[in-house]
Amino acid sequence: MKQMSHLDNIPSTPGKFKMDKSPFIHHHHGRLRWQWHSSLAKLTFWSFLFLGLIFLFFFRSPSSSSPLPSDPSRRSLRHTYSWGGPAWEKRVRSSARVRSRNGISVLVTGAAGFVGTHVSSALKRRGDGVLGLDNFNDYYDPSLKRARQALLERTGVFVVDGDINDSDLLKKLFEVVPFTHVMHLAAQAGVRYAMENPSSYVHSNIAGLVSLLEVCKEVNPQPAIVWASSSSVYGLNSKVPFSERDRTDQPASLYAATKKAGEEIAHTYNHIYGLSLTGLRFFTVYGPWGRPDMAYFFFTRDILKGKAISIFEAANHGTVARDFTYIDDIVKGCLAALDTAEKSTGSGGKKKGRAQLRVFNLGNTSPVPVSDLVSILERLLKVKAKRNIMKLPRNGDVQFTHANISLAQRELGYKPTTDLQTGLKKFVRWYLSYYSGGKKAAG
Ligand SMILES: O=C(O)[C@H]1O[C@H](OP(=O)(O)OP(=O)(O)OC[C@H]2O[C@@H](n3ccc(=O)[nH]c3=O)[C@H](O)[C@@H]2O)[C@H](O)[C@@H](O)[C@H]1O
Repeated sequence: MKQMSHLDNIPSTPGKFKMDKSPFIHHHHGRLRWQWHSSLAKLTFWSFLFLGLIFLFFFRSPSSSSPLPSDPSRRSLRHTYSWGGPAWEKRVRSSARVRSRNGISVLVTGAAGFVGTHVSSALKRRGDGVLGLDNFNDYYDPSLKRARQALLERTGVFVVDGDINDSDLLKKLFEVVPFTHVMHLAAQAGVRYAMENPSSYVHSNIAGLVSLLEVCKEVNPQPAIVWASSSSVYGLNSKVPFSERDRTDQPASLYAATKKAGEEIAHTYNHIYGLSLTGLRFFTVYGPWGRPDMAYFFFTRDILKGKAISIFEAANHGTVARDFTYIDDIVKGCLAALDTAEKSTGSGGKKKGRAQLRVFNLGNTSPVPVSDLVSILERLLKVKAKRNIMKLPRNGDVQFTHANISLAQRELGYKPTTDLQTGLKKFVRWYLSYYSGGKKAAG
């Protein structure tokens, strides 16, 4: 059993307890001997007693469940992960077992996240082997992540409690299962939150990505990797629709900058180690089981509560719009990216030949003004919104996004079919059912 813990809400891996290393104990006893004991026999006696107590402490601590502190106010300060052991390995193996002919085995990071949950269950349903990994951090309500986890458990997907920065854990997972693919969706999301907690973006989107790629390049066989980039990499570009060939060197938020950095890091690992890498630039994904930090989600909550919502507007009453993309369309794009991913070419940290490196826009190709989004929600919820029109704050938001998807269409057969009205209807149905106490029944 190994444990890792971290402080505050940055998903981290600083403290590890290892039973086999005990420099502190030796040092401590050296001091004891010097201060209090002259006889060797006494020292040996006390040493054994001390070591005995330490061993007793470790062996008695629970090995299967992560002991979350019972006081909820402490929950955000401390999160203990626990993994390892034969029973745990058996669950990992069974979850990742491929059940269809030509199926793939996929490690999905961020599996208890919005997109992660949908992709994991879609893969499982078609007979692929799927293992989830998630650190269940409290960037937004972890109980929603736990509910998604419960949903996945019911479809046979095990979500391991752990962090992508824990390379011992990643190595262990690859030891237990030789994954053919990694769907890397673990990230610190959210454009505006980057000003509040910049280091969490560096930690998850940069350090976490590198930690994952370091393990992927080393294992044999190397997996093919598909991962989530973002429409925000287009930054301040004004030429629309955004095409993959357009410049992406003027990000408007640290979030966008870390996703852009991820694309460059992907290039490096592809170039040096022959890893097959596909980045997907998601355009404002929405739908059932979505993220509560996103506007469509908290607008719904606030409209129902009768609370005023802020609707951003650009200079000179300019429209702010997004190319909102429905989750089912995104899932199809993710699966197609996995299915068309070529094998990595390296092994044991050495490149053997050129490997595939791709980037695709996954959008809806029809931007909708945020004020129209609100009107649709008003109709669906049958409640009038209290609209507070505000100037677009300078905290990372761009005025509009619009995807050119012809590359994904050609290479992945990607073709979004859900308009905002239809997709929001499904979201609202889920929202009402989930938050009306029928949390377990919500599908
Ligand atoms: O495509 C992406 O890669 C990103 O998509 C998403 O970012 P955004 O497109 O900014 O979504 P979201 O916050 O829902 O704001 C939607 C609209 O509401 C406007 N907005 C927002 C808040 C508010 O109070 N008022 C308002 O008008 C706001 O100006 C915007 O026009 C993901 O969150 C992000 O993680 C990333 O994946």
